[in-house]
Amino acid sequence: MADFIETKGFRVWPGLIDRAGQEVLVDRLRAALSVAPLVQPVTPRGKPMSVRMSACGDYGWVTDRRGYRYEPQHPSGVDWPPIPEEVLAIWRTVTDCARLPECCLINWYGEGARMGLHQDKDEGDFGCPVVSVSLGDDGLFRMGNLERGGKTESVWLKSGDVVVMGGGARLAHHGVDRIRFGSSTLLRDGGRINLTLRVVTEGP
Ligand SMILES: O=C(O)CCC(=O)C(=O)O
Ligand SMILES: [Fe+2]
Repeated sequence: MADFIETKGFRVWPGLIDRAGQEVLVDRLRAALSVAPLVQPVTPRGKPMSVRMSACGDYGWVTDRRGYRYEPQHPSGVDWPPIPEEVLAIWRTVTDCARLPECCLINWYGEGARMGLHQDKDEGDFGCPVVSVSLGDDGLFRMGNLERGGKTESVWLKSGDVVVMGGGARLAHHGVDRIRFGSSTLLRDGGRINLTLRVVTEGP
């Protein structure tokens, strides 16, 4: 089986999901997005983000003028669709966490989209990792530190790569500087999808 490469506590599993597996995931995500469409979120200060977002699971992460938070419904008022079984299988492969993710955030990066360095810290249980799945175009992923600033390292994430942010890297800063738009044939209209799997509620 594939194995991981660890950099600054981030575990990258290159090519964990093969092309057939990626195509199944895209089908599942298209079905989910037909229920809970992508939206362009705005930051609490009113700045539109360049990625478009939706989610599956009991909670979705949202941002708008009222702040960053997890919500049990899509902004339209519909429940988020369930997390596909194939996505839960990835979690089971790369983590030994006893809990299952309650949110699968779906980010779509079009040409020019990026995500600034940030920490994922709106969750209730930092004992569980965040698992990220890349599909479609290559994305330049930057791995930073617990504190703002300092030296960072970057890696091009390709379609089918999985990253685990756990242990000492659970609260490390990270972001996506750019994508190579058109570098993959997986998505009909190009772009990059990133899924992040998160345990949202407090531990038992
Ligand atoms: O797109 C990525 O690879 C990372 C996404 C991310 O950090 C997030 O959604 O919090
Ligand atoms: Fe993140």
